[in-house]
Amino acid sequence: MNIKTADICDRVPEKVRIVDPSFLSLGKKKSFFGPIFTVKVKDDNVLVRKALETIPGGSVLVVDGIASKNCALLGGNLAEIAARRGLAGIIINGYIRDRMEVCEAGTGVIALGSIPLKSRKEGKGEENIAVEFGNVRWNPNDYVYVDEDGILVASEKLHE
Ligand SMILES: O=C([O-])CC(=O)C(=O)O
Repeated sequence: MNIKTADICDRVPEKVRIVDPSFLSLGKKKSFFGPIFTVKVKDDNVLVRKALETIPGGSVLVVDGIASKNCALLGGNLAEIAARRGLAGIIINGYIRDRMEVCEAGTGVIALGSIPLKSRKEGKGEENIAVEFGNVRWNPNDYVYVDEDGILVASEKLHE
């Protein structure tokens, strides 16, 4: 299904929250959408892996890594898990690594950029909570729509 963010904005502008356009599309899938699941972590990606291994296919994992430039929260292996499980995509307020592998995995990946250092593996952080970044609030089970024009979040499903 091809859903254009611009068309949604034209149709129901009052229902959309527009994400700051500073995020980069680093995955193979440039257009994706789905209900969101959230995690909030600081320099530790254990909960990111856990979510990628467990959330339902078709959903989008939203990671608030508080824009930390200390290390990467996702790499080629985790992107491959998301693709294999049929997740729609991953949106990270933070950095990734293995950029070429991430680009080849069949999932959507939005992030601030890349950095080669891996993260800690202690399992600290929060899951399934409201987070705020990119000028919007992201509640668990909100819907996100992503394409080449940008990212929007809504409290309800905005497509048929
Ligand atoms: O395990 C990590 O920290 C991230 C990574 O390198 C991968 O997903 O391949």
